[in-house]
Parts: sequence; C-alpha cells; structure tokens
Amino acid sequence: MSFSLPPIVFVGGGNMASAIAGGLLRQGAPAADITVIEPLAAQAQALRERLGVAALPDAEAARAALAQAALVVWAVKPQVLAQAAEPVAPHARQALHLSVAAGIGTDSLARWLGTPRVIRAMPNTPALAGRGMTGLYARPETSEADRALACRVIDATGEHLWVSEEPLLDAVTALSGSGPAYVFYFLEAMQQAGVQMGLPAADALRLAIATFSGASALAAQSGEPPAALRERVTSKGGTTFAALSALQAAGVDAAFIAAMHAARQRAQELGREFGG
Ligand SMILES: NC(=O)C1=CN([C@@H]2O[C@H](COP(=O)(O)OP(=O)(O)OC[C@H]3O[C@@H](n4cnc5c(N)ncnc54)[C@H](OP(=O)(O)O)[C@@H]3O)[C@@H](O)[C@H]2O)C=CC1
Ligand SMILES: O=C(O)[C@@H]1CCC=N1
Repeated sequence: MSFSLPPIVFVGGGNMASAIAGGLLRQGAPAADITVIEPLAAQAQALRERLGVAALPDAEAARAALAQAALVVWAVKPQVLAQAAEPVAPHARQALHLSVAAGIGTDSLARWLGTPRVIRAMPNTPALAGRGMTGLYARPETSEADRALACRVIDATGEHLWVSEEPLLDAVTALSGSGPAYVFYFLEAMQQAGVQMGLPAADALRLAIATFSGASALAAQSGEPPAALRERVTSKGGTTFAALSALQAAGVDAAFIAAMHAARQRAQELGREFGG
C-alpha cells in the first residue's frame, strides 16, 4: 500500500524519531521522502540499515533536503533544541515544524525557527509498537492543511488528541508522555511479587502484561468509569479488598498523584531553563 507524503526531515534520530519514521514506513511511505539529521555516526548508521532512510550528520549535509522539506520534526532533547535549531532554521523556513520536545513552548520555537507555523506534540514510546498516544497543540498561525499533515504523521504511530491550550501539553506529558514508565514500574513490581510467591519470572511477567492490556481493553470497551470496574473486581471480604487496603494504607494513590505533578513541574522547568 502506498502512503503519499511530502518530504520530511527529522532533527535527532533517537527513540522518538525512529518511532515516527518507522510508523510512516510501515504505512507505506517511501523511505526516499524521509531524511534524518543525526550527528552520532553509529545511530545514523543504524537508521540507514534499519529504516533505509537517509541519515546525515548535520544541517549543512542536509541542506537540499531541508530546502525541499514540507515538514521538519524536532526530536532532540529539550536541552539541545535551541542549539540544534540554529544551523537548521535558515534552510527550512518554508516548512511546517513539529516538535516533540518536552516543555519547550511554541513561542520559543517560533522565534528560533523564524516561522510561526509550529505544532507541538507529546507522543509516548508505545508509538514504537504502533500503539502511541500523542497530545497535539497547534499555534493559531498554522493552517488546516498544516494540522492535517501533523495528524497524518502522528497517526502512523497510533492515536492523537488535540489540546485547546498550550500549557495542557505539560499535563499530557505528565500523564501519557511519561506514563509508559509508570506502567513499566508497576509491571516490574508485579513481576517481583509474583516471583517472591514462587512463579517463574517469565510467567509472572506474562500474567502482569496480560492483566494490564486486558484491563485497559475492558476499560476502553465498556465505557464505564474505572472506579466501577474496580469495584466489580473487589469481592466483599476478598483478596482484592485486602490488596487495595494495603495500597491505600501505603498512600500509593497520593504518591502517584504527587509523581504526576512532579513530572508536570519538570516539564515547566525545562521550558523555563531551555526555552530561552
Ligand atoms: N522518550 C520518550 O518517551 C519521549 C520523548 N519525548 C521527547 O522527544 C525528544 C527526543 O527524545 P528521545 O528520542 O527519547 O531522545 P534520544 O536521545 O533517543 O534522541 C535524540 C537524538 O538526537 C541527537 N542529537 C543531539 N544533538 C543533535 C543535533 N544538534 N542535531 C541533530 N540531532 C541531535 C542525539 O544524539 P546524542 O545521543 O549524540 O546526543 C540523539 O541521537 C525529547 O525532546 C523528549 O522530550 C517526548 C515524548 C516521549
Ligand atoms: O522523560 C522525559 O523527559 C521524556 C518526556 C516524556 C517522556 N520522556
């Protein structure tokens, strides 16, 4: 199946760029339409071999691709975005810019890139498995066609959700951006407990993963609030009640909420420290 796509340049060829470019290629986008700027030679080589895309070391080498790009995807760490933008921006002012960097606001991006056609995205690593969830915010200067292009690219990795105000992207970062790490944290703990109770490690992990994906599928399918679904598992005087009482006594819900506030605060700090 062919998937028509205007030329795209990724700046940064790590986890997120690989997930998005990989998703586009899986949908049938031609590798010839994708260029990645990635200074780390080993990483660039891996991208060439794994994805078949052009991977170039810097903006100078990617000048022709930048001049033709309809979309530039910014997938470097927030800490280096300003520095990465400097040599790239003058060659790609015609393009729409889509940044996945945590915390860095569109005011800073528009200033560094010399264009207000900027959209911010907050994806997550399940994008690597085609099951990503991405929050999107578009500056008002972007056109409907710009927003449609961003959606098409992001949807190659899963689903998207638009937020109406930019600060809400920091909440999306705390929830679904960092969220897979919380799930992996719980998987680790559930596996560890299973092993303590005598299950083989592989079986304990399989049970934990199936429980997360099954419970998520049920929550999505039933449309019922999670509290109602939880109550249905919790027989009076039974095992779940004992487990949930232990979680409550340990203050796990409060700790979890505090953790998410800490993540949002860090996103805001990254914006202040590196947004310039
Ligand atoms: N990982 C995640 O779960 C998520 C990450 N994000 C955001 O995505 C962005 C990228 O994260 P991730 O993919 O995990 O990071 P990675 O470190 O995997 O990828 C970033 C890549 O960019 C390269 N790079 C550094 N400087 C430049 C430059 N000047 N020009 C081009 N490339 C450069 C890095 O090379 P080197 O290693 O040599 O520095 C690295 O290979 C971040 O801003 C993060 O906030 C958003 C949502 C989820
Ligand atoms: O930890 C981080 O900063 C990035 C953003 C969301 C997930 N990973």
